[in-house]
Amino acid sequence: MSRGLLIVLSGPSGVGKGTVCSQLRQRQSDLVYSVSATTRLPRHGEIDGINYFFKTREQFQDMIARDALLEHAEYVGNYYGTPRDFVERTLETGKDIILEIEVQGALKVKEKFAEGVFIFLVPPSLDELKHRITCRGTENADVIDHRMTVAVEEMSLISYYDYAVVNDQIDAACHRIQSIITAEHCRKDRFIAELASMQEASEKA
Ligand SMILES: Nc1nc2c(ncn2[C@@H]2O[C@H](COP(=O)(O)OP(=O)(O)O)[C@@H](O)[C@H]2O)c(=O)[nH]1
Ligand SMILES: Nc1ncnc2c1ncn2[C@@H]1O[C@H](COP(=O)(O)OP(=O)(O)O)[C@@H](O)[C@H]1O
Repeated sequence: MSRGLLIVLSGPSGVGKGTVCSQLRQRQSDLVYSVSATTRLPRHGEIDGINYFFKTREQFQDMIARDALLEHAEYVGNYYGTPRDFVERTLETGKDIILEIEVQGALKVKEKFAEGVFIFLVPPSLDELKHRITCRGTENADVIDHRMTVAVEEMSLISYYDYAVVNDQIDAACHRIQSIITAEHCRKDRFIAELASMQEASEKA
């Protein structure tokens, strides 16, 4: 059985990563979502273990010390990190997993998983980005300003990604990402790796 695809989705705050991810999961029930750990406080309606594993700074530092995180980064005053075991176990069972993470973390994942699929979700414009994050109503004006500054920095790192997907319409953006996933499953190098293990198995038999 071939390993699943590790898919990384990044993009500035408010571009629609969460919205697109939840749509993708509804369309593709076999796509596994990696739940991150964070020291950020839960937003209204967010559930521990579903949206994030909400941690104190001490608990987060302990996860780092135990090497329990595949990557971690500080973003606008809080820590965020990807629990390692869950990602590795999911890939071994042949399932695809999606990590919704910011750029510093994505670059660290790329060092460990060069074969990962790195997708950057792009806003139609910076004005629309600010409109979306403001309308979401989850951050105060100072945090929004800080996130907008970070957004411009993040977008300058787009060249490290394999794909740039504009989130103009949710349906269209999901469709583009599903097409990317389908195409990545058809890459010849994945087939060649599988062929090698099939040959090995037949030689042993
Ligand atoms: N490096 C890293 N970034 C993460 C992780 N989980 C979430 N993030 C990113 O942290 C940033 C802030 O997330 P959040 O506070 O939920 O804000 P939102 O993206 O605007 O909903 C976003 O860019 C997330 O993609 C993680 O495990 N590792
Ligand atoms: N294509 C889109 N068109 C209009 N609004 C969108 C679109 N995608 C997401 N949104 C809205 O933008 C806001 C931010 O989306 P969210 O998924 O929370 O972004 P992120 O996870 O990237 O911070 C939400 O209110 C969401 O409903």
